[in-house]
Amino acid sequence: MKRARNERGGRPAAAPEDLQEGRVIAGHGRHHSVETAEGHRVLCTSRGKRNEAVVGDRVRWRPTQDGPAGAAEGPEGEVAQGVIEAVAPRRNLFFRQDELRTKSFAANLDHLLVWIAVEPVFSEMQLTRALIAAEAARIPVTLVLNKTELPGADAARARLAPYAAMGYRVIDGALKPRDPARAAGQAEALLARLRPLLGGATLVLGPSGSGKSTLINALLPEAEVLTGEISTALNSGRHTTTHTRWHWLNRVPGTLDGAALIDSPGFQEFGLRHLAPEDLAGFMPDLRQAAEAGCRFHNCSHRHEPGCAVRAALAAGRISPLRHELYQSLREELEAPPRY
Ligand SMILES: Nc1nc2c(ncn2[C@@H]2O[C@H](COP(=O)(O)OP(=O)(O)OP(=O)(O)O)[C@@H](O)[C@H]2O)c(=O)[nH]1
Ligand SMILES: [Zn+2]
Repeated sequence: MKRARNERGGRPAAAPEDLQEGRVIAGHGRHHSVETAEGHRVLCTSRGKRNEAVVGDRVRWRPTQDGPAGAAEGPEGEVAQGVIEAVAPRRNLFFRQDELRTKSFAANLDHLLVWIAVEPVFSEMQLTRALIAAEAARIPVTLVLNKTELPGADAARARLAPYAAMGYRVIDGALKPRDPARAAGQAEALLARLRPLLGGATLVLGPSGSGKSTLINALLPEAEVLTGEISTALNSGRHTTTHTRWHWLNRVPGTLDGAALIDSPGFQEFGLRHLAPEDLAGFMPDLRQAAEAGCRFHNCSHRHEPGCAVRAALAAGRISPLRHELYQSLREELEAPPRY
């Protein structure tokens, strides 16, 4: 009896030898696209909340069904289905958190490329939030200002000067200048400065309209772009950046490693609720450096206390007034009791 039930009643637990390795390259609600070292894609479900995978995760998965997922291929050209049984420990996890939800962007990142432009004018609050989240996750950052052929370029550069002064690498250029006669040279110059920085897994984050898709199209080997776009077109009709998506630039053959760009929406609404208010200044390099001189009180909030090294740096012009204002309003946000 017992034996008969085992044979008919569901699938036996996976034997370790059934498990295969993969990299999560996209998420679609409760499903994840997992790519194998051979480049095959599998549409996987997760086994329980504990195994919640995000883009960039290395996972162990078990095949459940061969052949196409449904009538056509899956959204990323998947040719089989499976279940994620385990998520490997992460080197880092880049995420945002507001009062209602936590949203993970991606895991196991080597680099964050913050991609902003002269137009649309970028919000320094959004920029500061993204930089703080990267510091908290210990992910190195490069700031890129695109569309510098436009008239507002000098003003935008001036707004970025404090970020360069506090140690961020800042690059500017124009990936697709309006004047086509000058386009090619300018795009190549910017790409040439970027390429040496893109050896690992790079998350590209920036406001809508800053040119992130233009960058990804300029860098991706054609075969990869076409594969993604054809299968997307077959299934939903158009390509939109509504989900985080891993694109290989240069994969080490037969492995899950190499250079990749990760495309992501969500520069807006960047909640930092996961951070403790007293840690905030430590994630802002200009404030952190100033505080190293030593405030009178060890738990100084750098707002009103006497003998504050941060406010001394502000008075001396070593911290920009806007950055100190951003710090104060973020600190208040983190100190406010949850409303829900
Ligand atoms: N003037 C100018 N326009 C550019 C430049 N680079 C890109 N663009 C244009 O900016 C517009 C927006 O570019 P996208 O690449 O779609 O921007 P995105 O950041 O992907 O936007 P979302 O998909 O909404 O997040 C397009 O019309 C591009 O052609 C540039 O260097 N100069
Ligand atoms: Zn202080």
